[in-house]
Formats: sequence, C-alpha cells, structure tokens
Amino acid sequence: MSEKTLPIPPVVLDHPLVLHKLTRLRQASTSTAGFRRLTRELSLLMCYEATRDLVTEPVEIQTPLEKMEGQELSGKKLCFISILRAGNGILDGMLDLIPAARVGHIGLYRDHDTLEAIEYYMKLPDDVADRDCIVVDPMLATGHSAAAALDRVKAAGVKKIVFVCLLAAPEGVAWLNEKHPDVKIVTCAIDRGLDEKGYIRPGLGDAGDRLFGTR
Ligand SMILES: O=P(O)(O)OC[C@H]1O[C@H](OP(=O)(O)OP(=O)(O)O)[C@H](O)[C@@H]1O
Ligand SMILES: O=c1cc[nH]c(=O)[nH]1
Ligand SMILES: [Mg+2]
Repeated sequence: MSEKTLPIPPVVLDHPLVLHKLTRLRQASTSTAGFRRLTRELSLLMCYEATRDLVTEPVEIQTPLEKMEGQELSGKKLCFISILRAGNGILDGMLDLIPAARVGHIGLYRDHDTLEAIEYYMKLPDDVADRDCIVVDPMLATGHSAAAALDRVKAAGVKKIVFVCLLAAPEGVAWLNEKHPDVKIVTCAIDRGLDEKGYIRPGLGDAGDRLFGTR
C-alpha cells in the first residue's frame, strides 16, 4: 500500500490588524491606491508568518554599552516567486521586509471558461534549487494556478516552499493539499466557497484588476 503524505494544515492569520485591513481591502468602495497600499501592508504581516521557520545563529555584536550575543539569519537563502500579474502586489511588501531575496516570476492566467491555468511566462533565478521559496498570489480559488506554479518550482529543484495568499477558497485549499501536501499555505482568510464563475465568495473581486485598475 502506498503511503500518502498528510497535508500541512493551512495557517490563517487571525491578528486584529489583519482582520481590519482585510475588511477594508474587501470593500468595493476601496480605491485602487487604497487596495495597493492595503495589499502591501497585509503582505508584510503575511511575510512575518511565512518566514517563522527561518534558521538563525548566534553572532557577537557590540552595542553602544557592551558586547552581547545577537542572532542573524543563517539558513538557506530565500527566493520569492510571484504568480503574475496579481502576485506582484504581494511581492512589493515581501521585498520591503527581505530586500535581499531573489525573485522569480511565473505568468499564468485563468481561462475564463475552463478555469484551467495557462502559462505565458517563466523566469526563475539560476540558483533557485539552492533556495527556500515563498510563492505569492493574492487569490487561491480553484487552486489550478497555484498548483501549476508549484509544479514548475518543484521541477526546478526547489525542496521547501510556502504558498502565501490573501484569500483562499476551501476548494483551492483542498486542491493544493491534494497536489502539494508538503507545501504550507499561509493566508489571511478562508472564505465560504467559489461561485459558478470560479470567484471566491464573499471574496474581494478580481485581485489583478483591483490592484492595477484595469477594470
Ligand atoms: O485558483 P485559481 O482558480 O487558479 O485562480 C486564482 C488565480 O486567478 C487570478 O489570476 P488571473 O488569472 O485573474 O490573472 P491576473 O493576475 O493576470 O489578473 C489570481 O491572481 C490567481 O492567479
Ligand atoms: O475571486 C477571485 C478568483 C480568482 N481570481 C481573482 O482575482 N479573484
Ligand atoms: Mg485577474
């Protein structure tokens, strides 16, 4: 009998700041500028959670008053991978917190009729296999885009991946858990479910259009 890997339970941020900012983000009356700013702020908070397992080592430093032992990051280097185009809204906040991280991009769009993910671009750093990766996309709806992106990242040799999104549908979580049970999902909320067009309900609408003002 084959052993099935148990999925890592998703981490849902329940911090009051996240609840407040996510509520503002969802509101239809929030402007493009406001949506972008809130996405960036929420990304900082999600980055904090997604990097919780980073390894540190002791380092001796001198404060203005005395020597002490501090801690500095010492584990594998990081790479952020943005699923275009809406992933770039999250990427900005992540890079505010970890400016030295490398960045990869995977271009995917959902076919409106089949809801399958269609790839149109990919560029990953040459040394991505030596890095831990955080893959970012605001929305985990059917999970097709995220699963396709993770297939590509794993094919490039990456071993440890966290997937970060603003909102998830239970259907997307189930799909990703099935396809990539070893990938931890970090999200601000898991909503009620998908509608007949594959939109997350109650959701926040089309994240890409709201970030870039394209509709
Ligand atoms: O889980 P799924 O059902 O695959 O849906 C989620 C995808 O849909 C959105 O992208 P979209 O295709 O609208 O592209 P965009 O970022 O260019 O707007 C979103 O940013 C995800 O990538
Ligand atoms: O609700 C949804 C689903 C997929 N993509 C979005 O931008 N929003
Ligand atoms: Mg879109």
